[in-house]
Amino acid sequence: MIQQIHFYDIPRNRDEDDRTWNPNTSKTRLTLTYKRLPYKTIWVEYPDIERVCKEIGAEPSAFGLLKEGKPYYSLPVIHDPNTGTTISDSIRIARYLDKTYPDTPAVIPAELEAFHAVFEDAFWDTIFMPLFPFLVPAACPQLNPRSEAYFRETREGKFGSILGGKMENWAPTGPVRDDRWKALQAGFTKMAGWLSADGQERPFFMGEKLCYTDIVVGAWLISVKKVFGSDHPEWLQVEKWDGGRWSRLVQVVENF
Ligand SMILES: N[C@@H](CCC(=O)N[C@@H](CS)C(=O)NCC(=O)O)C(=O)O
Repeated sequence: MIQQIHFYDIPRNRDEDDRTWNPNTSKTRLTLTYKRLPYKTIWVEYPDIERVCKEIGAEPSAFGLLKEGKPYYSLPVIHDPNTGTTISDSIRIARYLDKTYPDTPAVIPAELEAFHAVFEDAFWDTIFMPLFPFLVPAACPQLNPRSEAYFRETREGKFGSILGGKMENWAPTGPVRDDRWKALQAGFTKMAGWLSADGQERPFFMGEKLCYTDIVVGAWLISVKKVFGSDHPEWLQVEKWDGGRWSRLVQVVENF
């Protein structure tokens, strides 16, 4: 029998059943759920991530937001007691789980390796950056106090100068927010175009079959839905964008 995999995640300040919110760790949570692998969550506050990673032998992230020359320790990380392995980076975790548990549905078939690498790059400019000024200021007050202070300091330190100083100014109600919101919608519509590049509608990047890329997009959408709230007017707009395709994807990943 497979023992529970240890999954390291960052909580928000809610009850146990409503603590998940983070888009990056959600990629791994969804991968584990999709594969029906048993896991238990270990909650780690932001200022403790580096220490915890070092304690469990997790490598610094191969890529990420705040790297810039020094090792960047980030979550998600898993420790698999079945093999004694500790892995960081959601995409490397997905590869590891495909390889270690071949009876579970593969999320990164070998022939899609290059595609996934290209997608990670394209996603950054198309969705991640336009979403950042909305998601970060909304998420920050939902964190526990130590994480909230760390999150504000690091995110404003890195992005404040390009986005408008304090995070409350990144997408203030009014024309700035409207313009940035339009840019985000345009990003999603561009991505919808990738999914019907030949004029044919397909639910997933591989067509009828889901892969890790759909999990990535689903994880970010779920994060927006949770952080904004499912009845928030802007989330309700996202649900309607591109013929409702993002709302359909959320339903799929929520029902894994
Ligand atoms: N490439 C990584 C990125 C992970 C990442 O950036 N995680 C953030 C969570 S939002 C983190 O742990 N940041 C640590 C920090 O801010 O110190 C992945 O997808 O696994």
